[in-house]
Amino acid sequence: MTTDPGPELARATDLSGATALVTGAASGIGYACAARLATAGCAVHLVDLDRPSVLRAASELDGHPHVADLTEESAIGRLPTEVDVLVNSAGIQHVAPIHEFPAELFTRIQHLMVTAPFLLIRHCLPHMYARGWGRVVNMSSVHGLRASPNKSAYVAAKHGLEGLSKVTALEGARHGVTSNCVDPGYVRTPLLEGQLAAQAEANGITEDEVADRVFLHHSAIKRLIEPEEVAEVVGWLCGPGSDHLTGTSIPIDGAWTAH
Ligand SMILES: NC(=O)c1ccc[n+]([C@@H]2O[C@H](COP(=O)([O-])OP(=O)(O)OC[C@H]3O[C@@H](n4cnc5c(N)ncnc54)[C@H](O)[C@@H]3O)[C@@H](O)[C@H]2O)c1
Repeated sequence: MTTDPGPELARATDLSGATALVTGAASGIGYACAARLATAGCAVHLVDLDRPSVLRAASELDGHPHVADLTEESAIGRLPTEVDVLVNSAGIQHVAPIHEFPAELFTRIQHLMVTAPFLLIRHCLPHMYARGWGRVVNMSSVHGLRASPNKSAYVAAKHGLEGLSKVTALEGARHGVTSNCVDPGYVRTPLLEGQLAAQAEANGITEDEVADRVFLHHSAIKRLIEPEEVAEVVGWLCGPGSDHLTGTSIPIDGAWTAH
């Protein structure tokens, strides 16, 4: 069965007329994605827990700010439903061995990085299905493709997100909706800076040494990734010509996962 692409969106050379919703948009990769989609012509809704930062980001991008804790289902219910492009980027990280990992924090990480994307996808799909066009991009990680010690909650959540993204692709295909994961290695953002500081303290070495020995150890390109480099792939996944690219996971990792 073919799907009538219907809206001008499917034929557009850019994303003018489309509406995007980006979570975690106050900072890092989410902000870069919001900026990239705004440049492509989208009206952008920026969702984040951090009120001052999301207000500032929305003002910079001429977008619409939404202050929301995505671990609360009621907060998701208040977000707009008329969304053509959904980017799930909000995330947190905690590093500890399983036998010391706080159970409440494990649950919160699953909620933010698996349940919230599920609820948001469910929230936005009826509009995308009605239009016969939509794009879902889930910000996974190389840790959605492989494991690392001491990152149980993060690895479990990203693997869960990979599965959710694939099922969304299977169900969305006949409605003109694609769903993909993007899987970065280490990206220069506040989240990474927190990890750098924690690992430097835990191992008694400098942050530069952590970056060289730990974060860049697996990368054939010996520099951290910039958020804009990730956003460029997201923009391409949402742009014209990407109809058949669905159900995939795209590493942006300097050949880390090629090892
Ligand atoms: N930085 C990296 O190296 C890297 C690598 C691979 C994947 N990622 C993924 O990219 C995504 C973005 O990470 P980043 O590095 O840009 O981090 P970041 O800390 O710069 O941004 C994350 C944003 O999520 C928001 N957020 C956190 N909890 C929230 C909640 N409960 N409700 C709403 N918003 C909330 C934060 O306020 C923040 O603005 C995450 O899913 C992360 O796992 C990051």
